[in-house]
Amino acid sequence: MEITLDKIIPIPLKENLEKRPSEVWHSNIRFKTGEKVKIKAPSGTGKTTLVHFLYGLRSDYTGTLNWDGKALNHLKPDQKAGYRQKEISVVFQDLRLFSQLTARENIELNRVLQEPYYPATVIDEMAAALQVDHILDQAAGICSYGEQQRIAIIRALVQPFSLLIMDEPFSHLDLNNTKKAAALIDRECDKRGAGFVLTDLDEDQFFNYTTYLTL
Ligand SMILES: Nc1ncnc2c1ncn2[C@@H]1O[C@H](COP(=O)(O)OP(=O)(O)OP(=O)(O)O)[C@@H](O)[C@H]1O
Repeated sequence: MEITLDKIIPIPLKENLEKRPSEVWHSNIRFKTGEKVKIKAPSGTGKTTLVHFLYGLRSDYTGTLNWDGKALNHLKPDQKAGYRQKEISVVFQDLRLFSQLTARENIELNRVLQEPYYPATVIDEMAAALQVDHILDQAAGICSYGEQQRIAIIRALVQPFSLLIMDEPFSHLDLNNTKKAAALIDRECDKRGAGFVLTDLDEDQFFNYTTYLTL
């Protein structure tokens, strides 16, 4: 999958953005399968806004955003759903787990969206790798934020995708767990030949990024 941005500017941030340079806003850039992109930016500069644009949750921008050459604003709901089931997966900054479903049930929802990409045993394997296997049958809402963050990462990884979008996915993880989560994400992307776009506040050494952008 390829997402192209042609001079995208968020309407609510337009005035601020006119005063400072950006490697993303106002630009022509593409995010595609196989490429690992890091977007670094301080708090409040629009990382979550960008992620919501890329996943098609918001359209309050000027410019054009395409999924595989098709203007996102013109895609029908079933076409967007098809992409979200097979091509594009996401870890939201606010996670968006169902709080009353267990951690495992949250992950299962994504695993069985289509013909399952993985058998259910992979949930246990990934959860063990990220040290959340002991809370899989606990309601997501009573898991710590760091546990929920790892559940949201696993949920994103058990579905098919060729592009993974992640908004500050390690913000509540210690270094050891961040390294484990990054290694799992890297392995899953490499296995599928997929790419990712990761936003964060700071620089990091967790991946061999193909592209590094400031927002
Ligand atoms: N739906 C919206 N409508 C109007 N303004 C918005 C909307 N969502 C966010 N904003 C504003 O846009 C700016 C950027 O917000 P955003 O959440 O994208 O930043 P961020 O870089 O992800 O921040 P953080 O690192 O703190 O999560 C903020 O000033 C915010 O108030």
